[in-house]
Amino acid sequence: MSVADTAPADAGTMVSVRAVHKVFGHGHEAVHVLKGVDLDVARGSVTVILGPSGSGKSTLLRCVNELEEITGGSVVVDGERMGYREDAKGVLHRLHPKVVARQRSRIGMVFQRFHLFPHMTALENVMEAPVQVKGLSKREARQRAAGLLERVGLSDRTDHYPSQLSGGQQQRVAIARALAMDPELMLFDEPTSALDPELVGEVLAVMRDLAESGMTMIVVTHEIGFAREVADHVVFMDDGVIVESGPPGEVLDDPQHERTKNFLSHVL
Ligand SMILES: Nc1ncnc2c1ncn2[C@@H]1O[C@H](COP(=O)(O)OP(=O)(O)OP(=O)(O)O)[C@@H](O)[C@H]1O
Repeated sequence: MSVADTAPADAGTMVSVRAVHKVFGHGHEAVHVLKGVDLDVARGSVTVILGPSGSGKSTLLRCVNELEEITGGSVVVDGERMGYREDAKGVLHRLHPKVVARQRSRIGMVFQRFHLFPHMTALENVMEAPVQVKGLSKREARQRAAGLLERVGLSDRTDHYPSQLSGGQQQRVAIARALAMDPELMLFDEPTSALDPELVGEVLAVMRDLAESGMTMIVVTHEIGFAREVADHVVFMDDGVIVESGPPGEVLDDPQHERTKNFLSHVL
């Protein structure tokens, strides 16, 4: 393994995205979605990604955790290159799916739609991956799941099935389920977009607590208030590139690019 595969360039950096390209399809059908994205995320920080529909935000998150294979560039998470190994001659080799699965298990992801198992209770949903993937005993997993459901304010709902829970409660179960794998990094893809407006706050509150506990987070959201209060870093994406990034006070209150100004004038 070369140095580039393993050595943390900077111990304070959790995610390092370099010149990432993503093309879907081939030939005339090819869609170039990410066009050279660079992004650094510091350990323990919160990065909010804003941008119009179709700008590539979801694709970027999916490339960070290897749900999508990148077409070019590199993604390094906690000092480890995702998906590939570079040999001594600089040639890249795809890692074995088992290794990729292990890499992915360090990253929790929360989607717009919660995808809970409908036939399992909240507790069973949160226990599932630690038992199946991490090999925890049911007793340990149950204890961990109960603790996490308490953390997201659902101790009184552990035996409820998803259909008996509100959208906000289901999303909080989904967050607990992601946390059950003990991730080093959490990715959120529009976690409140599918919720009734009155349920958005309870999910954002859980995310704020998580940020305060020191979790490294990348959040795609249109919740500007959350970005302003919780983000350390705000990134504005458009047409597959990062147009502008910086602290929320700069990007949200004093954007430098026309495209950012235009976007914000529609969402603020
Ligand atoms: N599997 C795929 N095959 C082909 N094109 C895709 C695929 N996934 C995404 N795209 C295209 O990539 C572009 C960016 O999509 P993406 O979902 O990343 O954008 P987004 O900024 O997250 O948008 P939204 O806010 O609407 O979710 C879109 O034009 C989309 O159609």
